[in-house]
Amino acid sequence: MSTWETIANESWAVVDNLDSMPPGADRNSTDVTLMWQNLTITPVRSRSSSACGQLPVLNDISGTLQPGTLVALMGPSGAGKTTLMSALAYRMSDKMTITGDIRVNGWPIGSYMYNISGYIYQDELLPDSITVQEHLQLMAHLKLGKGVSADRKRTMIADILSKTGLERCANTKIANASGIGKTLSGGEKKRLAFAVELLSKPKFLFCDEPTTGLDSYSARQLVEMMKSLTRAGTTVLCSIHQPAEKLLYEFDSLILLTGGQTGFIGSPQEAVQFFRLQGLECENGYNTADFLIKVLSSTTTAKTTKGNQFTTGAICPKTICNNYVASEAARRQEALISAELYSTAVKDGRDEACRSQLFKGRDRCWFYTLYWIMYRHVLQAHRNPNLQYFKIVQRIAIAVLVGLCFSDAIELSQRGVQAMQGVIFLIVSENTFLPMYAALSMFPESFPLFQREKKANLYSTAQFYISSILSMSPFVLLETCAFILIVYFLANLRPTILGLIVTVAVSVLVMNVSIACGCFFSTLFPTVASAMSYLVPFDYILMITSGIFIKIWSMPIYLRWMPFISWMMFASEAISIAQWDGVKNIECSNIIPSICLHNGEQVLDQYSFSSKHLRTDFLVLVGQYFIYHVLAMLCLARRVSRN
Ligand SMILES: Nc1ncnc2c1ncn2[C@@H]1O[C@H](COP(=O)(O)OP(=O)(O)OP(=O)(O)O)[C@@H](O)[C@H]1O
Repeated sequence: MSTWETIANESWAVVDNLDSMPPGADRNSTDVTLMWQNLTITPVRSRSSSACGQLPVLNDISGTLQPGTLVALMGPSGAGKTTLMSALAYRMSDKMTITGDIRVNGWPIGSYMYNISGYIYQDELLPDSITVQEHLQLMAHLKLGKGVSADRKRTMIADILSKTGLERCANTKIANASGIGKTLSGGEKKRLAFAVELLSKPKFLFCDEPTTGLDSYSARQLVEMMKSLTRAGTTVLCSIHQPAEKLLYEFDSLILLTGGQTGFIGSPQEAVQFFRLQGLECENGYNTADFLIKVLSSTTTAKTTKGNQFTTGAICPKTICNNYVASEAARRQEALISAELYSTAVKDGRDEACRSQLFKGRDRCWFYTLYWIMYRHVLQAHRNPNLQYFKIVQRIAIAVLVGLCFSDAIELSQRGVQAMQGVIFLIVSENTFLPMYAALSMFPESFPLFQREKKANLYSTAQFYISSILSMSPFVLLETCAFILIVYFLANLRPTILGLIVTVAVSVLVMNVSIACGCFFSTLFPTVASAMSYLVPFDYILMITSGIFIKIWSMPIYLRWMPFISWMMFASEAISIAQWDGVKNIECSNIIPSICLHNGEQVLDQYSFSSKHLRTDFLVLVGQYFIYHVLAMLCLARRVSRN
């Protein structure tokens, strides 16, 4: 007999002999069990931490979650509940190191957990400006993909809305960016987060303090919803602080933690019995959950009876953990773990079914997902029109001001040359600085929600990034066209179709490159303030290399790379070509002939521009647009993977 078989036979014998198996232990091939063994989690040592290293948050703990059970994770504040939950859900931050083993049906956990589990966070993040119904619709599309028909999704949503009691607020906005108007209450938001998880019927649902902040009735409703979910086969692990007496007994099992160690794992009744055996009795009228937290938090006086004699003694949380290790409840957990490991080692019949179930990815089309994230961005922008309209009104006002100031100055004379180059500089800089600074806040604002949804494997960084950019493109186009057309006609720029088309196209390109560069800075630096402090010196590179102030060839050779990271020179050159190429006769009256610019070619030459460069200018602008966006996307991916 192999070692594995010996261990397994012994384990199953222990399991068979136990009077009360945890609910759900008699599983079938589609059930999934989660186990953790000798799990130790330690914060990664930071530069500021002491040389002797960090103490573990969780220290050598083991246990199991049985299929279809509702499990409460309890313990004093700081006991390690959130840490354990995020480790089991494979949502641990990389600021922690994990040693030990976590397995689902014997398979080491991995990114497949995103597909088979849901996670409800303590501080739920939900998108603003869209309604409950719209959010559920969007989540249904992202989670279920194209494979499930629209009708089926609608029926599911209607059913979930009624189950979670959210029917009344189906058309209420989750939150308002402006903070004005009716929105969801805290309890409704928690129910909505739960409703979202119901869409995909996960194998595991991890809920971090979902009842915190709810009244006792709402808390009971939520726990009942979780309970009904377990009947459909989902295992629910829920950290909870102070459940009411009756609510505690709704849970099939309790995991009690204290100081990073296991205080007990078993049913609520077994927990009460376990503490009673140690002389720790919950007084009449005292809430059992409060009693459990009290004894796990501090040293308590225990009363034990020997014959007819009462003795009292102090018992501390550490002693409780030691007593648990020696208890039958701990032996049962060990037996369940060994049985799990054995099943994996011998690869029994459920292996293949389980494997295909766990590793089956979500059936989603890349463009379908992109479309739906973009839909949300557009909806949010449409529902927050003030900001967009304000920007357009602001741009129109600037355009009118610039156009009127230059309306009499643009002519084919020496004065007109200066005015024309001035207006070109204003067109380029107006499409550069405002959009670039506006883009700085774009990703920091949406990052927390993006990070959550990315962790839930709803979409990729590329899909999020591209959808964010595409969704604002119509506004960008509208804004730029309104600006440039007003300036063009008020300032009497060159009245040719080609001149107009090139000027508009370059302006749109400049605006897009500036936004791309702003996005790059906003994803490269952790805060808007730090991004801004690096962007200000960069502005000088942009302006110096615009071609208006200095000829590039007159700069020191080691600085001649600067125009290639800037776009102002290429844009100024392209618009100058559009305005001056082919102009034959510029008036020179009262000007010394040797310094007079007689035609368009001489004007271009004056600024070191050449009409032959038009194609190159466009290519460089398009190249810069892609390079800045790719860099921004890489920085965003790096940032999300590090958090
Ligand atoms: N990234 C981290 N670096 C260092 N220590 C951490 C980190 N995250 C959590 N901790 C520490 O680990 C301990 C457990 O934290 P955790 O959030 O898991 O506790 P908890 O039981 O969920 O507490 P609460 O009930 O208050 O939410 C705390 O002392 C906390 O300060």
